[in-house]
Amino acid sequence: MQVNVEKVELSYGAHQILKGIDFQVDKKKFVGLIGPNGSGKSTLLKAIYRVLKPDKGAIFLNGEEIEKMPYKTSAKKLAVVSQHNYYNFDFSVMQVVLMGRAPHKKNLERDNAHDYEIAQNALKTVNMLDFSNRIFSTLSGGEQQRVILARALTQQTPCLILDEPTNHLDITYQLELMDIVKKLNATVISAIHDLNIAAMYCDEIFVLKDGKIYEKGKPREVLTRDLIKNIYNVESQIVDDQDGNMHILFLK
Ligand SMILES: Nc1ncnc2c1ncn2[C@@H]1O[C@H](COP(=O)(O)OP(=O)(O)OP(=O)(O)O)[C@@H](O)[C@H]1O
Repeated sequence: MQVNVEKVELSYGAHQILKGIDFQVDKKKFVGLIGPNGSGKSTLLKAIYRVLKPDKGAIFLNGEEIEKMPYKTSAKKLAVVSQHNYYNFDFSVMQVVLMGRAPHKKNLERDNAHDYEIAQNALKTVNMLDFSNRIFSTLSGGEQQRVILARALTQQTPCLILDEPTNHLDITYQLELMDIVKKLNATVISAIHDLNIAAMYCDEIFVLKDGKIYEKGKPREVLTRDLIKNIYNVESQIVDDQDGNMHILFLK
């Protein structure tokens, strides 16, 4: 799934957040979206997953404009793992994960054995199968995050949008979640705060600043001392480990 964002502008009232965003994410590429707090990462992702409508510009999935697609069609192409997942009802973990099957079902069609099998496999993948009957709202933040990833996997889409997916996760599960997503071989666009995680997993990094894409490219090209100073006003040092992988050290 190729994703194209063209000249996207978006404001909240008089406050313009996105000031003309243009990029292309090629099929099966893992793109990390970085930028300071409040730079508009979530806003941009929400425009891609259709919670917000751009004031100007357009977003295309494989060349097809999302605004012209029924929601069910875009939900078969694109799944979302966002930061906040509240439910007003006491849904079980299995019920939450089965929601991922909704775009594949006709109105009022019941979940069948095939849907359950897909949901169980997804829960197994995120190590949450034992929690199937628990009430979602009683889970810890990290457990909920893994269930929401299972719901997205159950949706079986070629593209995943992740908004800081490793929030709430301890380091084991941060790496595990990123490994799971990487192995899907899907097109991924993920807002990421942790620059080392971004460097480890992303094919490309897009930097959002002042409502525009300030820089984009491979992690090593983008995540330089100068850029980190410009964007975050923090001194850093880039070091390579014995396997040649880059790591960013932050200096006081
Ligand atoms: N519904 C809203 N109404 C008004 N302003 C909003 C709304 N949602 C977000 N904003 C503002 O838009 C700006 C961009 O917010 P956004 O959540 O997209 O940033 P972000 O880069 O994802 O930030 P963070 O890294 O802190 O999660 C912020 O200044 C925020 O206060």
